[in-house]
Amino acid sequence: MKITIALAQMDISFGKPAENFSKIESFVAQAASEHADIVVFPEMWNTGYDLSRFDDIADANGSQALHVCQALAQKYHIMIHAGSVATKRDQQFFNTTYVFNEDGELLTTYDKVHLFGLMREDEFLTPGNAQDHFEVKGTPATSVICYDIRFPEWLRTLSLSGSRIIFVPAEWPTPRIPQWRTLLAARAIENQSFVVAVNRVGADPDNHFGGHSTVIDPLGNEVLTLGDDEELKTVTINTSAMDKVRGFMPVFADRRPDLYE
Ligand SMILES: NC(=O)CCC(=O)C(=O)O
Repeated sequence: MKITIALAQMDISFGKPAENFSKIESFVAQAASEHADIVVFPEMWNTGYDLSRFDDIADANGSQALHVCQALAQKYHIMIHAGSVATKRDQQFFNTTYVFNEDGELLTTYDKVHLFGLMREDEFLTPGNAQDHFEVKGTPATSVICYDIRFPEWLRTLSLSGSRIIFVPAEWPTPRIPQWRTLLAARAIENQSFVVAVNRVGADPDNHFGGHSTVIDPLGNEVLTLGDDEELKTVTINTSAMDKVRGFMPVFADRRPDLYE
């Protein structure tokens, strides 16, 4: 199955949801004009890491993100992986992914499971407890968010449930971009899956963010990697390549769960 994926590597206005919401339509429109099946956004693109102001700026029940993304998916007839947005539910804050099909129907939600203490998420956010599963043109897929990629056991669990494409929205700082590339390639190789990872660019008061959004094939090759400018780029993957890789080296069948589960 061929899937055309658009990586929306955006800069984020710190703590200014109105500015960020007004920006995303141009990315969706460009992705649709390039015939993408799905457009993917970075982590917490509505607010950035303005955590101490979440009471004022986090999206209550995700209602704005749901409304805007559903309308854009319908208008441009394109799937939207809405990266993640800062949400407020029952007086708690979450880092939440939404995925919509090309008719604007919400397919799935996912709350970031591993909170990143270095950027103070643990002080403000509540972690998620559930897996994420959906399909892109019939191919099983999953989402994790940024720091989650440092937990191979989590991505293995998701892959054992059938996922073949791993989506990774992120706000990953520039100094650790070499780790970003290595970790993403490792997760692709060990799970014999495509990895689609979208990082933001630009800066907030504490960090500069390094872009290098990428699509990696199940052998760990970077099919497309962006630089550190704000831009959208599109690439087509062929998921049948995965059957060859999985057939040649059956790492899932060769596991020894009697030793480590
Ligand atoms: N937003 C994040 O989760 C950042 C994770 C990160 O920078 C890392 O090194 O891990």
